[in-house]
Amino acid sequence: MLELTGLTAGYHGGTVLHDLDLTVPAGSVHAIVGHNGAGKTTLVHTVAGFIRPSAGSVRLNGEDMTGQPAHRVARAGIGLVPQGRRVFAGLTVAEHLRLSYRPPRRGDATRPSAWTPARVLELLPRLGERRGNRGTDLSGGEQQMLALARALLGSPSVLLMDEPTEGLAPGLVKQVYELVGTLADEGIAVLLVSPSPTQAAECARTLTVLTSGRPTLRMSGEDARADPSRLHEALELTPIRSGAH
Ligand SMILES: Nc1ncnc2c1ncn2[C@@H]1O[C@H](COP(=O)(O)OP(=O)(O)OP(=O)(O)O)[C@@H](O)[C@H]1O
Repeated sequence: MLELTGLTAGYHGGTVLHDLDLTVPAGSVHAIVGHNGAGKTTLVHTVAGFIRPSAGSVRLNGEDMTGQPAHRVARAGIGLVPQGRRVFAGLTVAEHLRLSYRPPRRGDATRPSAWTPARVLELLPRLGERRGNRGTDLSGGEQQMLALARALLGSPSVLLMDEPTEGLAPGLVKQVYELVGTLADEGIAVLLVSPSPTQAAECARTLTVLTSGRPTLRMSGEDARADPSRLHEALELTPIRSGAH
């Protein structure tokens, strides 16, 4: 479980993320939606330990992770699928998998089941077919799968996914959202930054709209699916009317 309390963070003394409370229980998806510049990546980077919060706390399964550096946060069980994938151009898929594999510490009962390279390839078979390809020789979708594989190989109990469908074809987008659901079913707590409120509502138990770094709406995925109008209003999305020019 991931628990954020009063989380406040920014850059160079300025504040971007304001007083955010948020809980992601194990086995669930919490989606963050918001416009460009709303502070979504700042939130993810603060939880991942790249940005030190100026106030508030980050707790992982009850353990205080506030202000811990990124490598400790990752080791403790918070995995990151970064925006833009960030795969290494010169390394093959097999090398990425080998370098990313971190068997969980023995006796760590808070983690969902362990991920090995073989198990990751079962979930993402396309990567097995491309195991000899270098990062530069992968399609956008394959790079995205590799970024996910790398994060899973740390056997995370919390997975931060920052716009994992950016630049993907619609068929692949659907596949990625289905994968997010599968990972939650495995017991992982997923914090998902999504560019699409509709798709976020499809897979999330809870959604938070972030506006200028502040949570302006929180609702269940179920309510958002039944009546998306509140979600769209919070995002100031104009409904497309048939016949409108
Ligand atoms: N390294 C940085 N230094 C200073 N300001 C930054 C830095 N990174 C982001 N910001 C600012 O913080 C604000 C929030 O940016 P952030 O990247 O968190 O937004 P976002 O919601 O993820 O946007 P997008 O949807 O475009 O990825 C923006 O005003 C941005 O200019």
